[in-house]
Amino acid sequence: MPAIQAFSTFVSAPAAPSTSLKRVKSPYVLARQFLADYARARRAKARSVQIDADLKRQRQLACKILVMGTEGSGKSTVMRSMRLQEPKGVSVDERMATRPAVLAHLLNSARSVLDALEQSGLDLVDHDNADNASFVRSYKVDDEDESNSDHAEAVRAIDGIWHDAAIAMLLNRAEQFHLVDNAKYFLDAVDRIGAGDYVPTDEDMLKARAPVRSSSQAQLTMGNISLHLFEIPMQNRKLMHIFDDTTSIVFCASLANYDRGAPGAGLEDSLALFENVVNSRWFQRTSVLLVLTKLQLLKEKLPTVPLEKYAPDYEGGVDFYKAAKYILSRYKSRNHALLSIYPAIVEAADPKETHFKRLMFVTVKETILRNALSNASVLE
Ligand SMILES: Nc1nc2c(ncn2[C@@H]2O[C@H](COP(=O)(O)OP(=O)(O)OP(=O)(O)O)[C@@H](O)[C@H]2O)c(=O)[nH]1
Ligand SMILES: [Mg+2]
Repeated sequence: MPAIQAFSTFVSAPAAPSTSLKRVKSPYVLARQFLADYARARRAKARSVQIDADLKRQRQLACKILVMGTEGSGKSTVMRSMRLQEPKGVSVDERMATRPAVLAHLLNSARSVLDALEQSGLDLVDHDNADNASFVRSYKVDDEDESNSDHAEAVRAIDGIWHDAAIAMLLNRAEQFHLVDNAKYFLDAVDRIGAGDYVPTDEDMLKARAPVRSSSQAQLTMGNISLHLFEIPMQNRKLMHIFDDTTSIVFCASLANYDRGAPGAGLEDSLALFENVVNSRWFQRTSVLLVLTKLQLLKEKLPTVPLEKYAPDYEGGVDFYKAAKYILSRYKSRNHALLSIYPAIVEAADPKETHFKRLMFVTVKETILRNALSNASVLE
């Protein structure tokens, strides 16, 4: 109630019958006294609201999660997937902001096709495609530009290349070259992406490579647990000790990088980083959710790129389940500090994949419980 209204209620209330001959206070004194009481009551109310909010916040348990892994292992994808599963989802503005990343991915996919054609000694059949190829090679996508109209020519050129007769021949030789991840998905969607009113879908957002910037963050809640996720880019991993109060680590590792020799991107580099992280003295009380990503890409790759060629002790052939279990065992064998490892084999770019979000909350709850019991020396 505003002060003026409260005061008029106060002065118009029937006065209590006087039993003494006390001097009647002047209206001026009454008003001053009332305003002082009113201000005191407002301060008390504000403090009570503040205390309620503090209590509510304290009941909400906040945990810090580090998302780590080598370049391209799926860190941003996993975080984005969790954001998409939040009840309020992502805004249209946020979707539109990923348009440049989708276009850049489409362009990189087309360039990797051109490289693969060159490597395989194949030429584009359609004469127009020679010009299209040089246009695609020199075209640049502005990171900040979310409009689609300026890219119409680039999209047309990519469309021409992708529908050239040489492409079918190229795809029959998949074992001889490496296209960027999800290249076929974006090239097949070239018309849809090129439309003026194009809005990225959940799947587009998960399959496009997010630009490598400074650490990205996400916040998730489930019940009374609130998780704050930080993506640690490879180049910043020396800073990981700053996060020594971390509850859990989400370590992302690609299942489909066993044939990659490029520094920082292959299986051996990922295993080395994992070993470094799980045996680090900074994370002795931390649990690890080991998210093995790109299950679909592993399935597609196994028949043409045998795992045995890169891992002579593997005996599971083209059975992708055996291959995933074998790769998981390679990671587990590096856990000398015997941290609790919770594995998840996932297709992180599938919008229906909800497995690892639930697993992450289970991991965090168990870790909090275990650490509390260990603090109380029950588990010593
Ligand atoms: N099909 C498929 N693609 C995936 C999966 N996980 C990641 N990708 C794709 O792999 C590419 C790289 O994934 P990112 O999430 O950007 O990798 P990152 O670990 O954040 O990489 P940096 O930030 O460069 O260190 C993107 O195009 C993703 O869409 C998956 O499980 N399946
Ligand atoms: Mg990233």
